[in-house]
Amino acid sequence: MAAKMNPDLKKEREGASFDPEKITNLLYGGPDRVTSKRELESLALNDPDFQHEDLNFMSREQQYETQLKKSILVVQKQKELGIVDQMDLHSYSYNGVFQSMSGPFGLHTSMFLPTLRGQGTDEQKAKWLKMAEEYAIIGTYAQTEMGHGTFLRGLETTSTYDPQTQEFILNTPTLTGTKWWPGCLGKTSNYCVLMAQLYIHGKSYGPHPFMVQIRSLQDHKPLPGVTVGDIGPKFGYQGNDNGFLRFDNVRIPRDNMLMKYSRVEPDGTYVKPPSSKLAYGTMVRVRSMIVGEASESLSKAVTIAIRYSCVRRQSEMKPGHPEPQVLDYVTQQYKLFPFLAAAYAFVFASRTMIFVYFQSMAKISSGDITVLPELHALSSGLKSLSSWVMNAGIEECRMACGGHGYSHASGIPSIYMEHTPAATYEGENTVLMLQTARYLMKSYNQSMQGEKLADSVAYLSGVQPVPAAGRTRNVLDLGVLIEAYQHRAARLVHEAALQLRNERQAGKDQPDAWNAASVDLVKAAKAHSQYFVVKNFAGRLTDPALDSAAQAVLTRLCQLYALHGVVDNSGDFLEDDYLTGTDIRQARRHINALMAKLRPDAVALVDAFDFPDGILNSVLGRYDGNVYEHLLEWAKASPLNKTDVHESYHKYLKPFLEANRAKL
Ligand SMILES: CC/C=C\C/C=C\C/C=C\C/C=C\CCCCC(=O)SCCNC(=O)CCNC(=O)[C@H](O)C(C)(C)COP(=O)(O)OP(=O)(O)OC[C@H]1O[C@@H](n2cnc3c(N)ncnc32)[C@H](O)[C@@H]1OP(=O)(O)O
Ligand SMILES: Cc1cc2nc3c(=O)[nH]c(=O)nc-3n(C[C@H](O)[C@H](O)[C@H](O)COP(=O)(O)OP(=O)(O)OC[C@H]3O[C@@H](n4cnc5c(N)ncnc54)[C@H](O)[C@@H]3O)c2cc1C
Repeated sequence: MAAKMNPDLKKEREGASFDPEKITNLLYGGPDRVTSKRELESLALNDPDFQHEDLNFMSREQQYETQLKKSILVVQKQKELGIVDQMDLHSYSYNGVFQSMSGPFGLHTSMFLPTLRGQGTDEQKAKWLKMAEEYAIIGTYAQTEMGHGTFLRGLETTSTYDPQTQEFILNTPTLTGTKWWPGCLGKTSNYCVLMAQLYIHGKSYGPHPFMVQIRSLQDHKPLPGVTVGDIGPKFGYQGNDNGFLRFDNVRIPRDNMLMKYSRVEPDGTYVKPPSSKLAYGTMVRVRSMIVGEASESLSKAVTIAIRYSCVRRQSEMKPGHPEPQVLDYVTQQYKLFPFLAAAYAFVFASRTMIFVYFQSMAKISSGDITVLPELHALSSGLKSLSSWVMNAGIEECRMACGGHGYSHASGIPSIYMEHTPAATYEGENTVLMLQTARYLMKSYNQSMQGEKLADSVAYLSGVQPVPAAGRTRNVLDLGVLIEAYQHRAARLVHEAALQLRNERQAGKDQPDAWNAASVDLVKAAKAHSQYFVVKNFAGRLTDPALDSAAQAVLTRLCQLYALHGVVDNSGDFLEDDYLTGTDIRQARRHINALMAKLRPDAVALVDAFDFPDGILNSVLGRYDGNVYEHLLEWAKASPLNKTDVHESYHKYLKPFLEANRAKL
């Protein structure tokens, strides 16, 4: 018999002003896409082969083993089911089977295969790609070292060309040159794409990618000259064997250098790539994907927190009245609704980012590399902004669930532990924001020279003069809000550029001037990215997939997202002189009014994300809202509760208590 729905959640759903299915269809690209997503998720979630004890109850070794077993099964089943489309695979594997927890094949699919595809020549692809696609070999992306992650040009691992034998000799010359962090390296991979400094005839040519076998294909032991292992437990990512790797005079053939863009001829002649940054292509790809990872993780956390906030009743709002649902406290709404709005904003931003990525890659593949700087700047900025907001949002959701949020039963700690490193991996966020800032400074200078700018920064040359002080605007109008964000971004870019110039004029060299201005540079890059996200969100509101009710609720969310950003950064907007103090006060009032209007739709808005219970993996966020009975059931399954009296009682507590009693 189907379990009864919690009456509060039932009422919430009945009271919604729109049909969540309309928004689900928009989020996933239409009804057909939604149907196949649901079928694939359900197939994975109901497959007995993928059932296991809660990962939270397992040791790290058990987690690794469980995820490995599932990774192998996924590969087999994916083939049997004929799943090839990336979105389908995301539904079946990433969400359905793994509930977005990392596993030992993660780097093979997210970086090793894309690097082979993107950096290999046709011959190299013919040699390795099929083996890798068929999992005859398993690889990772080994770039970061103990001493250097950010500063790629500072990598110490060397690959020295020997023209006599036409081989590269790989070495780890120092302790800090030890490869450290690559996922799935410690125990799983037998190959890697190695980023190493290329040396030819004693000259350094910078980091290049090499295809390197590290373990025997017979017994999986490290090959001679290779030292490899797991780096130990981490904050999260327990199902992933992030590893270390060292080389001692390991020789690989010349054609193991991935040579799509740069080449080393047999005699040692180096052939330059069209751009040295093409070798960093896989990182740009993954950064673009991380915007999706961040939005999805935040969406999961707000789903849990909002559903639970409708089930949870606490305190007396009015004496003698029943305890209210905690979501009726406006302070609770103020914690959660802006992150609900942000989750939507970043889902839409991630869809655009993926589109821009593939559009740009098509141009790059046909030889037009002029789009690379804009792609790099956009993906760096959006990756950083989205993962920062995700981190803040997940933590806010945890706290909004009170004590139960701290329990693994809520599902929120796992989401946080697993996804918080997105602010660090694939380029540390501040460092990447500075890359965006670098592009903005260049663009700003180009605009000063009257040059035409790329689309995403064209506004830098077209910003209107500041309007007369004292006048107010309708800050609920999305057109006004977009303009305000644009104006703020353009001003911050302009001010950062001025600061750079002033630092230079005061006698600093360029790197010192850059460092001195870097707080403002990051601020400008963030403002630019926020402007992009607001504009992009507003642009989605007219999608024909939406009926008027769905459009109305998404418009409120978009207004809330933009207004909350204004209030949160009111200092910026006021300094800008574009919005006035009265505008900011109005913005606060509008936020309160919008939250009141959104309150009846909050559950339907998170339902529209369409995460089934098996994927949310949260007692607090259950669709049926039957939280308390399942909380007790979940706790009873904890390993400490396998027996009424734990064995440690006999070992330690009993003698201790008995000795104390004997002394009385
Ligand atoms: C719906 C979807 C949901 C879920 C999705 C599922 C999963 C999510 C996906 C994946 C997550 C899983 C696993 C991730 C595992 C993480 C793996 C890793 O971390 S791999 C290691 C990553 N390492 C880094 O990112 C290193 C960061 N450092 C750098 O990239 C660079 O060193 C630097 C900081 C950018 C600076 O480089 P460098 O010092 O060489 O360059 P300069 O600063 O001097 O700049 C020179 C010039 O080049 C431009 N430039 C730099 N990088 C790039 C680039 N990549 N592309 C294009 N251009 C680049 C730079 O802007 C300068 O330009 P100029 O101003 O001179 O014109
Ligand atoms: C879970 C996880 C998985 C990973 N997987 C992989 C993988 O598969 N393969 C791989 O190769 N690597 C991997 N990494 C490594 C990851 O890519 C690096 O940790 C990341 O790029 C950050 O580099 P770092 O550790 O050197 O940080 P650091 O650069 O040491 O950062 C420390 C601090 O210094 C600041 N800083 C550094 N440089 C600058 C600068 N120029 N300007 C201003 N501030 C600066 C940063 O902002 C930060 O606050 C992984 C890391 C994690 C946590």
